[in-house]
Amino acid sequence: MTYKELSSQIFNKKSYLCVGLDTDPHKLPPHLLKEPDPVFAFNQAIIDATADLAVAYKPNIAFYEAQGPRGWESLQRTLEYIPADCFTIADAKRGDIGNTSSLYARTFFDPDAAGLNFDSVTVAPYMGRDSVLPFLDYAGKWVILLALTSNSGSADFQRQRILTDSAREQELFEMVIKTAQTWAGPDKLMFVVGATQADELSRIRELAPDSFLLVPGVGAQGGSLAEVSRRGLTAAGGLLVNASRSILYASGGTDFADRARAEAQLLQTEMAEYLDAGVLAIK
Ligand SMILES: O=C(O)c1cc(=O)[nH]c(=O)n1[C@@H]1O[C@H](COP(=O)(O)O)[C@@H](O)[C@H]1O
Repeated sequence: MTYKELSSQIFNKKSYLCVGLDTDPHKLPPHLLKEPDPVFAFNQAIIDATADLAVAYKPNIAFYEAQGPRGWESLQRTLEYIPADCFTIADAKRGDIGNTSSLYARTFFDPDAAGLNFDSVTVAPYMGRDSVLPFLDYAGKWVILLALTSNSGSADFQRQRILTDSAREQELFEMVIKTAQTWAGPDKLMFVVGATQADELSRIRELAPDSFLLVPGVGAQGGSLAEVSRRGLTAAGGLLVNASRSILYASGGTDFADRARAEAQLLQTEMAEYLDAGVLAIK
């Protein structure tokens, strides 16, 4: 999906909601356990219930890999079931020396070589340029680079102050954002910024005015959609705000899909208000 197509989806659906498919086999409603692939049955119902409200889906790969080969099959079925008008994110947080990253990229981007056909993958920047470039080699595919994450441990490295070449102080995540933009433009590169870090979003917008930001951390982690939207929205939309547990596990019973829809609807209704208000009005 191109930058322009993603932006159009946001304004067509009046939504920048990404539904996180962090599907935990131990949290499935009991009535699904008799299905041949309970994880897929759950995801299918969630996707059916939310596809008109969401512009993206983000399966977190850990939840599938932890199930062994069965989990990978559930992941593949899920990916194939996601409607074509939705952007897909493999939340894998990969990155390694170049030849290894090439194989990770093939895993998520190359269905002709036994891989999956995601639109994007999350990548950790710690190993630097040559660990990221192999993911950027795929036409039409995106890298979503971790910049300032939602967890408390983000302070350990990402918030550390370092000196720039001109001896000015900056935080490490700022350097990541600046340097990575010399590797690829906003048509192929997004950044992850946690919703719990909304205070930093204005500064991040100055550093990356046109980039899409994947913003997880509303819902279960307590980030504010209003704050994120006020500081992060751009004329192209520019945001994908993810919620996982608050949608998936709104109910553990037979009404789980209806309750998931209701949670997604609350977020989408709020997003539509912010989009209708106009980006400049929100600023
Ligand atoms: O890359 C991510 O998606 C991510 C980055 C980050 O900084 N914080 C974060 O929570 N995530 C992911 O976003 C999802 C958040 O899930 P909930 O807290 O249940 O909405 C999980 O899949 C996390 O792995």
